[in-house]
Amino acid sequence: MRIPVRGIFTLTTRSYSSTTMSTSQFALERQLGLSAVRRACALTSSVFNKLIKNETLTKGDKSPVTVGDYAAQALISVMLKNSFPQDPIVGEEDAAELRVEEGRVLRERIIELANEALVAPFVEGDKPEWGIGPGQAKTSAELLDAIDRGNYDGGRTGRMWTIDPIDGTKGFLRGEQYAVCLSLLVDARVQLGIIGCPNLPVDATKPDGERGCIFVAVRGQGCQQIPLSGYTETTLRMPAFTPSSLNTLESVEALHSSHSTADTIASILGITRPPLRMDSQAKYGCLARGDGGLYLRMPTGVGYREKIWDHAPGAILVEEAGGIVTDSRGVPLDFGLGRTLGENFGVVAAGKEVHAAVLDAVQQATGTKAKV
Ligand SMILES: Nc1ncnc2c1ncn2[C@@H]1O[C@H](COP(=O)(O)O)[C@@H](OP(=O)(O)O)[C@H]1O
Ligand SMILES: [Mg+2]
Ligand SMILES: [Mg+2]
Ligand SMILES: [Mg+2]
Repeated sequence: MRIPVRGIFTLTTRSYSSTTMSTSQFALERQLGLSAVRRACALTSSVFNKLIKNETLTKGDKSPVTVGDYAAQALISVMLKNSFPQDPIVGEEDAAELRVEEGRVLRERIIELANEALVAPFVEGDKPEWGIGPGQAKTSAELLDAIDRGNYDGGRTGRMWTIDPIDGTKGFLRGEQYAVCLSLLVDARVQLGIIGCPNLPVDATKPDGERGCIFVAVRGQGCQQIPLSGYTETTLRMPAFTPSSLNTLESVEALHSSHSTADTIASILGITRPPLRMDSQAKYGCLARGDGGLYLRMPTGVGYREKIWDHAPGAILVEEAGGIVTDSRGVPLDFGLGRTLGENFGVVAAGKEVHAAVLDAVQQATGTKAKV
């Protein structure tokens, strides 16, 4: 296996003694990805504590974007480029608004934040023996270019990364759940997914206990949860649920996922517990570790096309924990169509014991069930 040795944030041969060297597939990508997501989690948490009103923009689609989203995308992109310079990136954000004169104040703040995160010593939970140390500060032009490396169009073939630097920006702004999300696709198949959730309780049964966890999955190697404060890995397996014992995980935002359709589906399935509403792909991590048992994202009827960075990392977590992920019609998610999921509408993710029953209820609720 070739180990990149290209300066800062690269994985050095020094770290791979016979005792620490991992020969698993995508081991280097997993280590670099975990480090990048941890650094971005530290960055976004500190931004939240200091965020002021004029540090948020409204994008063309009316969704919010903060200095934290831009700075975290710049940081992760720089780290990826140093170790995997040939890999293209499909990232949510682009730097167009920051390159114009009106974007100057925001731009300067983003550069400052990204550089602080780049040069910070090891962040909490980093494994020093991996050799992924602090990097050097970058110029403004380099960081804007790093953000714009996320402009890749995606597609059916080759390696590519997806970055959603803050997923659930609305939750982030409310001080609730959000996630830093990274995935690696090879020939349109997700091979690695990493989701950092700085505000998520490490144990769902202890909502007031320690917060901050990171979920990671490599195809064929299972799904693990790691606390952001350390590096003890716990392998996750979804427990078997019966339909009526499910608890639906869904978006907080009714504009993103139809709450009323989800209510109808829940009553068809005999679910009595109220839905667990949570922003971001933290929902996929929760599902993988057995909280709830069902993630429903029912289309709101406006023809919204889901973005690949909003689902690729989450989908592999659930699959590696033993679950099934499809769109709301039961069609597998296709990550090879470009930046969006194209004709995949909505998401149904659940354990293999209940997924078929849930799809049946979805079809009844939406009137799409074939008459026999
Ligand atoms: N009309 C819509 N329908 C479905 N998803 C939408 C949407 N508008 C925005 N989104 C996506 O919903 C994501 C948040 O997911 P959730 O609702 O599960 O918290 C947003 O990610 P960002 O916050 O990264 O922009 C955004 O990409
Ligand atoms: Mg957004
Ligand atoms: Mg998102
Ligand atoms: Mg986002």
